Amino acid sequence: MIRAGVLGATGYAGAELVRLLASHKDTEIAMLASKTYAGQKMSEVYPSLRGVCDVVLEEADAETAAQKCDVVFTALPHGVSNEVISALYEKGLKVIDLSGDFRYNDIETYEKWYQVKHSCPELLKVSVYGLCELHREEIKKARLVGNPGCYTTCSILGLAPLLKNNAIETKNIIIDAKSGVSGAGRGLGQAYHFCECTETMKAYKVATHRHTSEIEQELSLIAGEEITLSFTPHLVPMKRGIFATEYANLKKPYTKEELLKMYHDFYQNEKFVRIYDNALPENNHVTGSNFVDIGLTVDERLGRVIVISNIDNLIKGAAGQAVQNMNLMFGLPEDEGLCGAGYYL
Ligand SMILES: NC(=O)C1=CN([C@@H]2O[C@H](COP(=O)(O)OP(=O)(O)OC[C@H]3O[C@@H](n4cnc5c(N)ncnc54)[C@H](OP(=O)(O)O)[C@@H]3O)[C@@H](O)[C@H]2O)C=CC1
Ligand SMILES: CC(=O)N[C@@H](CCC(=O)OP(=O)(O)O)C(=O)O
Repeated sequence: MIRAGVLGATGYAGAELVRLLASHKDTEIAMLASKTYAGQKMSEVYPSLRGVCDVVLEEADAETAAQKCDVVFTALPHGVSNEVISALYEKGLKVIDLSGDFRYNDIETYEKWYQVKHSCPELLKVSVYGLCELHREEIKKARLVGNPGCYTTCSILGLAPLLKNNAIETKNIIIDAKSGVSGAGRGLGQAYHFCECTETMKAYKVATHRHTSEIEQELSLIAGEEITLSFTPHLVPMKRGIFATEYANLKKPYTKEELLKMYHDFYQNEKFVRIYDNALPENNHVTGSNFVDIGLTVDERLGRVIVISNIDNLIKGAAGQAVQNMNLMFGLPEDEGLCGAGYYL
């Protein structure tokens, strides 16, 4: 059995990890860490876990983690993660970080977009970007994985086949994306009060959101040229889900069928990517699952392709992808513990 620990277990992403790990047949939950709730059972903080995970939360340091665990998931805010991870890494543990701290190849890009100083930039050289469909072979050999963001997973997978096939112009890509409120985490904030976010929608961090740089990094690697793009995130009144609409100008007049074939070819054998040939996806189809659903339309008048991609931000956008990464790092079947459909209602 793989002994797994979670730092930040009481956050939304951490709690989803606990839920998934509790039913994973090759892991045992060896340590759950929390500052605020230390001494309480996980199931007291999240009563849905009663009888499923009654592990007592503890204030754990790297030494404790090293004694109890083979792998540690860090579901902490960015900036906090990079302070604890070097100690975990030095102890020889496998580490999967859910924050943005280990997703970048270039320290300057991270520090510019996150506006924080990285405390262990040398580890960026060994960390691997954990988007399994794109970096599978590197992840299998990695000891430190930077698990991708939710908007980024959805947007990158939505556009990757078009760039790989050189089918779209690279100077004017637009990504319009919506997130459920759980994307902002469990901490309190005025913008996330019920009255502030129900029955309304708002764009935020327009032209400045940090995920822009993460999407650009990965799409540039696929395209083989530097890509800059527009990314506009919105908060919408759902509990969970990312709905991304990607717009790009076609280099020549492709049909929808030709473009769909690129997607089927690019994602052949990918268990968690579902391509829609005759419809468009919607959030209800992926909620609670590790799937990425993708559909597209060609606007012949404008010579433009419009792609719709959907994920559950807490599963494929966070905890599910982290478990997928763990499976790869430990040589387990990639879909272990992640096979189920989500819940439609
Ligand atoms: N929510 C989402 O959809 C996604 C989140 N992520 C990333 O995953 C990480 C966790 O996110 P999420 O679960 O949403 O966040 P939450 O705010 O819900 O949880 C974060 C947890 O970290 C612990 N913590 C430890 N130190 C601090 C600190 N200084 N400030 C605040 N919390 C602290 C807290 O637990 P305690 O007080 O019990 O110690 C808290 O419960 C973040 O880096 C986020 O960016 C990535 C993809 C999607
Ligand atoms: C709705 C909402 O606020 N969402 C978060 C994104 C959460 C996430 O995936 O981002 P990181 O892991 O990169 O922090 C945001 O826009 O900051």
